[in-house]
Amino acid sequence: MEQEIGTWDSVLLENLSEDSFINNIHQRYKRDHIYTYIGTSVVALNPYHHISEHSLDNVRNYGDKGIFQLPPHIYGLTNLAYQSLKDQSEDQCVLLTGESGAGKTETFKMIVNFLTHIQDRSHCPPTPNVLRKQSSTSSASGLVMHAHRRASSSCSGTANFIICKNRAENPSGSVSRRQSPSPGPSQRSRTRAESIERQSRRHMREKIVDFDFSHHKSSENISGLPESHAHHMHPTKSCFKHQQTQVSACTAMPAAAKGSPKYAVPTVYGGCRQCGHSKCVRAQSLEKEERDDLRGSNCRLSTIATATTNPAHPHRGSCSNLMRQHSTESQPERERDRSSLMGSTQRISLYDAHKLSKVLGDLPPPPPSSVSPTPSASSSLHRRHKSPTQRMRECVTCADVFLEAMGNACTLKNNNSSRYGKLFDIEIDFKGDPMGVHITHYPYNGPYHWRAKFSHLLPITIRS
Ligand SMILES: Nc1ncnc2c1ncn2[C@@H]1O[C@H](COP(=O)(O)OP(=O)(O)OP(=O)(O)O)[C@@H](O)[C@H]1O
Repeated sequence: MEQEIGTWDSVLLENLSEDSFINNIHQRYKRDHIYTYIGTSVVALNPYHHISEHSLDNVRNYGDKGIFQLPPHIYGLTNLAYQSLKDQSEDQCVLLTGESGAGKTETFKMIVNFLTHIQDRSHCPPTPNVLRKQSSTSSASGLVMHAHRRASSSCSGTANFIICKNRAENPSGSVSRRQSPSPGPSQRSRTRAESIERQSRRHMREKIVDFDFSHHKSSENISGLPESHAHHMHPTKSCFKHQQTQVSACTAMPAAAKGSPKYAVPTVYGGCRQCGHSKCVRAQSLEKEERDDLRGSNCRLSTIATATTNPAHPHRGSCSNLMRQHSTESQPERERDRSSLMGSTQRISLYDAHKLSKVLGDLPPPPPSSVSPTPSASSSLHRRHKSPTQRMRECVTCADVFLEAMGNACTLKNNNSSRYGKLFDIEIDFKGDPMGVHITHYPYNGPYHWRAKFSHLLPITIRS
């Protein structure tokens, strides 16, 4: 338990002024207390070193208590959102904002970690309190939570945006609909849940496109770009990593990697203007469209070339069931989606994987072998026989880390700067366990760029 250093909640400061506010945060920061509340907002400072506050025990502690019962922490705020989601069945919104390197991504990971492990009681004995909690939640049969994250990779300031939505599905909804002729609140919520389900089914029909690792590492310094070049860049004429509308996997080696400057100066038809990919398929197709547009043709954004689609190959590596998906919707539908989702068609879904896990989980365990397995074999056996929920927790937790590995950039302020924003839809079942995550990418210069100018602190607010 933290000693009382400064004031936990800035609202309680005597003589509240900018000076006293900063002084209070500073006092706390010097003792490694990086979080301070302002009511139900959290100011988080980057400690620039490891703080051992992110353990599962901490998740449980904060999950069991009210927000103001324990020292300020991002878990306290997340628990407030989680509990509101469950108890009030109301959409929640969390905004993370701050300049590049402020710690939004780290904070976001902690939020995801909390949400995926809050119900993980596998290591502690079930207490009556826990049982009561679970039985009370089981009355709400379905809980869908969408966590929307917005991040930008600009050095001057960025913002992460999280919206938590909760949709409760009533299993007896069909019965009640037959009984009541007029649509009641339960029927409305059921209709909403059905529409969500339809939407997720539609996403599940999407083609699976393998990840492209040809751009795995990037080291370009965004702030080092001359202003003129930055403006000169076509906002959409980019390759895989720099492009919000995801296309086929580029298999060509980047031209920039062969000794040329990291940011290739754009040429007339020189492929991607950000990475210098001479054979970037997307860049080439955009070049063609640009030329067609110039000719006054009616050529619209054409069907994007699809990469290797291998639905029968859903598992790969440690994050095997993390799949990039490419929309196969009809053109008008895609255009509509594109405008509503700020041009993004990058989607990663774990729903199929979860279904598969369920099927595998339902299979009977293998017959016991007479030969005792070696330690390594037993550990791999243990891994293989994790419960589907446990595997899903791991997948959801590492989803963002996995994306970072291929999408982030090295900038002056942050050597692991998020290149674009992501929309996280985390679906949670009635017990509070994660069922899957749906991730969509956003360009940082989209309509929500104004959010970057919110603040230079890192407030995280909950709207209810
Ligand atoms: N709570 C924390 N505990 C420990 N280290 C942290 C914490 N927050 C941030 N850091 C450190 O600061 C670095 C930058 O943080 P992070 O990548 O989260 O910034 P960001 O706000 O997401 O930046 P950008 O907008 O450029 O993506 C991290 O790599 C990590 O080393």
